[in-house]
Amino acid sequence: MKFGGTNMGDAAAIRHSAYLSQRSSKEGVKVVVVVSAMAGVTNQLLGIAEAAEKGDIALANDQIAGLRTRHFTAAQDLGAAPDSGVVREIRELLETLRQAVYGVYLLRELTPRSRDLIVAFGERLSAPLMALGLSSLGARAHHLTGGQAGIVTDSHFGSARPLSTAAGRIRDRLSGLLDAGLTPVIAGFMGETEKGAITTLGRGGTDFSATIVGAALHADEVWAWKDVDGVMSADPRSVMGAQNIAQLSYGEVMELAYFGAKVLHPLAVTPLQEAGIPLRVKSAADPDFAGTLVTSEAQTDGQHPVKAVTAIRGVSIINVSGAGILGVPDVVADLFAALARENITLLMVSQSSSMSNVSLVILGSDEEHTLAALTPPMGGRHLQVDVQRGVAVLAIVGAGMRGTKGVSAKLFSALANADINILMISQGSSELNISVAIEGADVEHATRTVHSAFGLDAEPVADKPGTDTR
Ligand SMILES: Nc1ncnc2c1ncn2[C@@H]1O[C@H](COP(=O)(O)OP(=O)(O)O)[C@@H](O)[C@H]1O
Ligand SMILES: N[C@@H](CC(=O)OP(=O)(O)O)C(=O)O
Repeated sequence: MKFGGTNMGDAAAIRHSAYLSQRSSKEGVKVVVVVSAMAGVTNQLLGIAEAAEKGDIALANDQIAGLRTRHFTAAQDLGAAPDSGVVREIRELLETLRQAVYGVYLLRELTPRSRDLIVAFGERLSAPLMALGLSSLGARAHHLTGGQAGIVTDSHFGSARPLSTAAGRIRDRLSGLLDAGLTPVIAGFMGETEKGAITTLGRGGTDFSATIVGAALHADEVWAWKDVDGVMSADPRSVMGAQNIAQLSYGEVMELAYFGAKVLHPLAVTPLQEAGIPLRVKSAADPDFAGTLVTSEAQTDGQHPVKAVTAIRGVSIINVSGAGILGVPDVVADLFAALARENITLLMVSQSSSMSNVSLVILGSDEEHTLAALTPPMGGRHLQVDVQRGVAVLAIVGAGMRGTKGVSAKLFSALANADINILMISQGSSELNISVAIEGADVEHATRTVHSAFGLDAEPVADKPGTDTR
């Protein structure tokens, strides 16, 4: 079971999360708990690291003091005495954090490796709190860092991936605890290299930690508890009529997450695919509601080829042009190789048929890197590179689009009728997704328009349909 930042937000939320875990334990289920940092803490830690890099150690220390108060208060509210082991551990963790931050301040250098060390403190601090919450409900819990739980990763700091040896190590580290009747509580989001350096799995990475552990243990199911009903037809913060999707395939969820549905980490389902382990996304506020079941099967009903609409904001279009690339395939090959070396995510790519122009859609945060990667000559030629900022990518997702005619026509006419200009279009041959780049200012309006054009708005009903089908 994975509990995210909202479900770890304060002592009351942690107590409720512990209750949800215990509810299953009491039914005889062996539960492994994976937790995120308390809501907002990861962003705060990033701010602390950046303040230290800029030389503002006073601001960094003030923020660390704020973290101390928040975690001590939660520990106390969960029943820890001031001289208890958990309080001592939190104090020691915060002291190590302070030293790491001071190191960044002295060097005025924040490497990806030191950033990972610093941001992972959020999860290292919340795991003992969850263990406390479980103990207060009578469970025997034991908390571990990602590395202690066996999550060994490569050294791509900031977006690390588990090594093939991780599964065996996770089983070694956790089986004994489970056999002894303990509930392991693992700090999510983080792993460790073979040499013991702390890594992180990318933002939202606790979902991924949970599925890595679930797959390693051959779990019956992995449950991700959320502050929403499940995976919905759109972000309910943007679209009032968004409704829960009862069932999705791994592929559909990956497309949704890749194209901005923040509800799950884009790689979260990948560890589950091979063994076909189901993932349930469930509401902590309404635990008897079935939520979303994610399996290998894609259900299609003929009526709704599109199941969800999603969007990524803050992206840029990079236009690479000039006579230099006309009819020279080497140039394009060099261009993609340069981007791959920099680990840049390409959200959309399009090449004009004359081969004189390549357009790339990238995250705004990758812009600096991308421009630097494209500066040296490609295939011996200098390229002209222009940037269009403030763009958004809107995607429609659903396995039912495959072989269904008229889906793109409906998308384009809905956008045209709403007076929204399309900057770029892409549809993969898997036909699970069609994406368009539009002006960022249009994204809210476009999402609502497209959601309603595909008949995804929920009927306004008082009670939610469906009950737990476990
Ligand atoms: N299609 C979607 N379905 C459900 N939630 C979505 C979707 N798109 C975006 N979200 C957002 O994702 C949030 C839940 O994800 P997140 O905050 O990462 O959860 P947690 O921290 O609990 O793991 C919701 O509050 C919601 O606003
Ligand atoms: N705390 C990390 C990892 C995570 O998964 O968080 P959450 O479950 O709150 O999205 C982050 O903010 O990215």
